[in-house]
Amino acid sequence: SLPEGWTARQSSSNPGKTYYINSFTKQSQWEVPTEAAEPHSEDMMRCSHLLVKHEGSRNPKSWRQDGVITRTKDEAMELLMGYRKRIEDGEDFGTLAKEFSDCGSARNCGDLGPFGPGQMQKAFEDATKVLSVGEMSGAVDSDSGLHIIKRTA
Ligand SMILES: N=C(N)NCCC[C@H](NC(=O)[C@@H]1CCC/C1=C\[C@H](COP(=O)(O)O)NC(=O)[C@@H](N)Cc1ccccc1)C(N)=O
Repeated sequence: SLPEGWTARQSSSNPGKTYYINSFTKQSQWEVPTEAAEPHSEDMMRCSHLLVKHEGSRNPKSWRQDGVITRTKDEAMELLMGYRKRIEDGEDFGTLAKEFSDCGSARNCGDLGPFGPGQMQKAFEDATKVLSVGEMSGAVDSDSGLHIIKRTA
C-alpha cells in the first residue's frame, strides 16, 4: 500500500499508467512514493472569512435564508463593505462572521481551519497568502461570492 498522504490515479493521457498525488501539496508525480507525504508547515495557512453570496455565486444558497440568493453583486459588495467598516471600527470579526456569513463556517465564527496550497479557490488562497497574520483583506471575489478574510496563522 501507499505511504500516508498519497493518492494513486490512473493517467488519462497515458492509459494504464498510474501517477501519485501528494494530498497536502496537490503536486503529482509518476514515481511511486516511498515516504509519507508531509504538510510543509511553511505552506500551511489559517484564516477566518465572512462570505456574502450573490445571484452569480456558484451555489447561491445560504443557511441564513430559505430559497435562492437573489441579491446583486453590487448589493453584496455594499453589505460586505458595511461589515468591513464595523470591524475596522472595533467590532469583532468572528461575531459578525457568525451572524452574517453565507458560508457554513459561520458556525465556527468564520474559521476555516488550517489549509495548504491547492485546497481553496485560487483567488481566495492568493488573497490569504499576501496577508500578514492578524490582517484583514479587502473584498475578495471568488466563485462562491465576495469575502473578507482575516488571516489567523
Ligand atoms: N476547509 C476546507 N478545506 N474546506 C474545503 C474548501 C473547499 C474550497 N472552498 C473555497 O475555496 C471557498 C473559500 C473558503 C470557503 C469556500 C467555499 C464554501 C462556501 O461557498 P460555496 O461552496 O457554497 O460556494 N465553503 C466551504 O468550502 C466550506 N468547506 C467551509 C466550511 C463549512 C463548514 C465548516 C467549516 C468550513 C474550494 N476549493 O472550493
